[in-house]
Amino acid sequence: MEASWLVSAFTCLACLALIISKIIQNHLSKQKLIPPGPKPWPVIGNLNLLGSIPHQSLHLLSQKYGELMQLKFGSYPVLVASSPEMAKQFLKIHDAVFASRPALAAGKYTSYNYLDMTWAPYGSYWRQARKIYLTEIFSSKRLDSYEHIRVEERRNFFSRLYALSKLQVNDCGKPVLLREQLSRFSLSSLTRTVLGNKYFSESKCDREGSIITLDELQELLDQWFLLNGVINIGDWIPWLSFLDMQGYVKQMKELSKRFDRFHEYVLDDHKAKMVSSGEDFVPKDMVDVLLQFAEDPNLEVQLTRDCVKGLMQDLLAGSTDTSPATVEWTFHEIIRKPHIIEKATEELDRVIGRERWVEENDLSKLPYIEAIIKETLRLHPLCTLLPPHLAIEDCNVSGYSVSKGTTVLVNVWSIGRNPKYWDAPEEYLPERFLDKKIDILGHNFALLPFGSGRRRCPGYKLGLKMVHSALANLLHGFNWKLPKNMKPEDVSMEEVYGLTTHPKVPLEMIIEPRLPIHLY
Ligand code: HEM
Repeated sequence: MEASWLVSAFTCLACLALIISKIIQNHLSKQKLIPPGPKPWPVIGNLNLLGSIPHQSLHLLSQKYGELMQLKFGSYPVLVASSPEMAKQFLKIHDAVFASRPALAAGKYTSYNYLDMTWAPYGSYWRQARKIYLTEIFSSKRLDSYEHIRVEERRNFFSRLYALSKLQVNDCGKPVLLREQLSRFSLSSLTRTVLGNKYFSESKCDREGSIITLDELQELLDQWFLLNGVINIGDWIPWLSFLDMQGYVKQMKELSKRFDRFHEYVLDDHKAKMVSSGEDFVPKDMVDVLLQFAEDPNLEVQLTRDCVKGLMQDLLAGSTDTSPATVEWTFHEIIRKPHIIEKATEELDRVIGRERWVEENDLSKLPYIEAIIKETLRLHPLCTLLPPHLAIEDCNVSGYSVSKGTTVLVNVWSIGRNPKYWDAPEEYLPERFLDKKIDILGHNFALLPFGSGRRRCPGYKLGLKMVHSALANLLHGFNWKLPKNMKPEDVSMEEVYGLTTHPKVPLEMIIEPRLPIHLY
């Protein structure tokens, strides 16, 4: 009797163990393992790889290891998403989990200890800043109220180009350096929009009323983008951070001091005007709007002086770098394909005519120009890798378990060249955007020039206005040619990687006015 009781108890236990092991097995088989990157994958190997052209190296690796790949940077797991499906998982389906940023040295030292929007962790400060940007700073009404600045600065830009074109007649002048001219135009328009005034002088000789020259301000911004895109060893191997082996932290601190001097000057000037206006103060520029919020005692998170400086720097950096680089990339492509320029100018002549410039409200009537811009943003997205996203909790992504603290890099450059989504992906063909309406604002995950979801670029409306109107007018107002000694195949398509990716070799061109002289 006792023996049979023992046998049945034993059988029951064995069955239970079998059932439990089946459940565990079942669970484990549902949890896929994230495909690892190449093995062995030494830390320094990673860092070297990313020191070259990261999005290109990661693109090659993902072709071998898959659309989601796990790497290890020092002590930290890093996931690389290289397909529209995977981008959608991180930026839409699990957006709230991955909407933070890792605490890198760049955010600490160049962005007022994460007080700008780009590096702020997901939380109440970032949410509040984002709301101010979207409802106040980038509202359509406010952007329209700055249109006169964009028009005036465009006219100045084209007059300067006209003068340069006259110098080129009889081969006396030098070819135009497009980058230099675009940067000057962009800095002039956007400092006036963001700061209300240019605050820079054209050269060291006429410094009156400014503490910085155009070239110095441009250099600060270029440095900011470069240092915000570097792979700093101390970020990934914290016990080595005190050595600052690459010297990046030292450069970040120096940059921050120089930038801060400029920000202090601009803020003091704004504060003084605010005080003297008293009750009658009406915000005129974006910094005024931020200062007005800083005075509001009911804000959930008070805006300190450092917050205002961080957000102001964001606006200046975000606006001045992106638009000119997009126009520059466009010229690198179309100057090698004259039939595209012909088609664009045919559209401009037909819709606008040769008696006036293109205005912002004409842009929706220029589908070919729009297609050219979309094609540039597909092949040359400014953020080739989106700024890193960070998991704030454990999450199951498409069957893979991703742990809290994982950094996610979305390879937008690779996604824009995915043959599953794009015919002849390596070819520059604006026509592909003519037959179909393809969204570029984050709803189509095969094309993400502005990112998507909570962290999507808040300045896209202003960015697109600047790019469209500059490109349309540059093609409308001038004929563009390469210098005599240069062939289309000599145009360099090499890249310089940073938080944004630019052409390495600036383009030099010969220009010729297309419109009647009185328009310049
Ligand atoms: C052609 C023009 C532009 C392009 C292609 C562009 C692209 C981007 C991209 C890809 C991101 C990252 C999204 C992510 O992390 O997932 C971003 C973020 C951002 N952009 Fe832009 N941008 C442009 C213009 C502008 C302008 C004009 C401004 C401001 C005046 C601006 C301000 C910002 C800011 C503040 C962020 C950080 C948002 C956050 O982290 O929450 N951008 N942009």
